[in-house]
Order: sequence, then C-alpha cells, then structure tokens
Amino acid sequence: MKIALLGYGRMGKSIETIAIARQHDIILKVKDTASITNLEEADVAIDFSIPSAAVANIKLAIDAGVPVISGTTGWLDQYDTITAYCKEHQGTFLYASNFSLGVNLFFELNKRLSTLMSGFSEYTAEMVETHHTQKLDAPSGTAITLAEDIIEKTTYTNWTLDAPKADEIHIEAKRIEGIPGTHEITYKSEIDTISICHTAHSRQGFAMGAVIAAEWIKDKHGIFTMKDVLNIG
Ligand SMILES: NC(=O)C1=CN([C@@H]2O[C@H](COP(=O)(O)OP(=O)(O)OC[C@H]3O[C@@H](n4cnc5c(N)ncnc54)[C@H](O)[C@@H]3O)[C@@H](O)[C@H]2O)C=CC1
Ligand SMILES: O=C(O)C1=N[C@H](C(=O)O)C[C@H](O)C1
Repeated sequence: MKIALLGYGRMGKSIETIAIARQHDIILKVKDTASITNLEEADVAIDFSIPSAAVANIKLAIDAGVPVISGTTGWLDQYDTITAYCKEHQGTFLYASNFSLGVNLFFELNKRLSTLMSGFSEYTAEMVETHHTQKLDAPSGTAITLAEDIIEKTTYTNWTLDAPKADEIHIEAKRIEGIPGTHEITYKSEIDTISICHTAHSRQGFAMGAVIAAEWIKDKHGIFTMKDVLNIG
C-alpha cells in the first residue's frame, strides 16, 4: 500500500517504521501544507500534524480521492464540517482521538463504569491526563472522548479545566517531559475512591493502530471510527 504521511513528526516517524515493517511504501512525508504534492498517487493518507493544519490536510486528501485517517487532536470543533465535506465529496474518512487498542478497550471500560456509577450521587468523577511537554493541546483528545462518554451515561453535562460546577467533570492536564500519554478517571466519595487508568509505555500502540486503520480503510467508502476497525463496543 502507498501511504502519504501528512505530518512527519514524532507520530509520522513511528508510523513510518511500522508501515515499512508491514511492507508498505511511504510515498510522501509532509511537514507543511505547501509541500503536499501528488497526493492522488497514495492509497491512503495518514494525518498526524498540528491542530491548525488538520482540517486543510483532510480536505486535500478528500479532494484527491484518497481515503484519509486523522489522529491529530485539537481541531474537533470542526468535525461536523469535515464529515459534511466528506459526504458531499463521496470521500472516505476516519478520525480517532486515540488509535491504540488498549485505549479503545479503556473507552469501553469507562462507559461501563460510568453507567454503573450513574446511580450513586455520593461519588464525584474527575480525570487527570498526563503528556509530554511538547503537546500543543489541552486537554488531550483522548480525555475529551472519555469525558464525553461519561457525560452521555451520567448527569454530568460538561467538562472543564477550571474549577468545576456540580454538573461538570474536572480534567487536570499535566505536562511532564517524556510521558507518551496517561489517562486516569477517578470517582471519589467521602468514604473511598475508585479509579481506572491507562498508561501508554511508548507511541507504538498509537502508530500500530493507525497503520491497522489505514490497511482496513483502503478500499472502503464513508465515515468511520476505530470501533469499526477493531469491532469492539
Ligand atoms: N490519535 C492518536 O492516537 C494520537 C494522536 N496524536 C496527535 O497527533 C498530532 C501529532 O503528534 P506528534 O507527531 O507527537 O506531533 P509533532 O509535533 O511531533 O509532529 C507534527 C508534525 O506536523 C508537521 N506539520 C506542521 N504543519 C503541517 C501541515 N500544514 N501539514 C502537515 N504537517 C504539518 C510538523 O512539521 C511536525 O513534523 C497531535 O495533534 C497529537 O495530539 C499523537 C499521538 C497519538
Ligand atoms: O499528543 C500526544 O502525544 C497524544 N495525543 C493524543 C491525545 O491528545 O489524546 C493521544 C495520545 O494520548 C498521545
């Protein structure tokens, strides 16, 4: 499979290593929008760029008729615009705030726990996400997905990085050198604490998931999520 990497930073390079080991060819390594050429020659485009570039990159791939997967976070306020654009142009698109198998299993665990906790108002939910200091966005895309899933299953209506109101889930975003990504959800009462945590040991899980998603989406049409790829949930 011929892969165009829209974004060739930490993730682009990790994806390249795994893709080559799985016999794929990297035909484009893009560090800025101006250097995107001959995109139509790719079988799949993989966007791990920066929040301000993701939307333009995804549209370029759709315009070129190339299925595109995006893991870039921090642009999700424009998700509906992109899915509408994709439908209008009969494109193929998949977004995941986190491509790793472990986090996608953790998403399901979080939903199950929030359903269970929804009947017990003595517990307050909160979240801590910890990432490396180069990360541009806060909270992480993964934390937002986790919070949105809790909101869907409970009486919480919003998440916040600030002091939370009673109906808000507090997210603390910590930045510590070298941390690939850790997410912990805690339910606290006066009596005890229940917590679940996912810790990435490296970027390998994210990169492997992105390559698996690219292999899966190659000949498909429409808008997908990692749940479609992994067949879980
Ligand atoms: N969904 C997931 O599983 C994961 C998502 N991420 C997200 O992926 C994104 C990239 O993460 P990293 O690789 O760690 O960042 P990075 O900063 O190492 O790499 C970003 C790259 O994008 C390039 N870039 C800048 N403007 C561009 C443009 N217009 N078009 C294409 N590329 C451009 C930069 O030159 C840089 O090489 C972030 O938003 C991060 O949150 C990171 C890990 C996993
Ligand atoms: O920027 C990162 O590094 C990561 N970003 C993603 C996010 O924002 O959730 C996924 C992972 O946690 C690493």
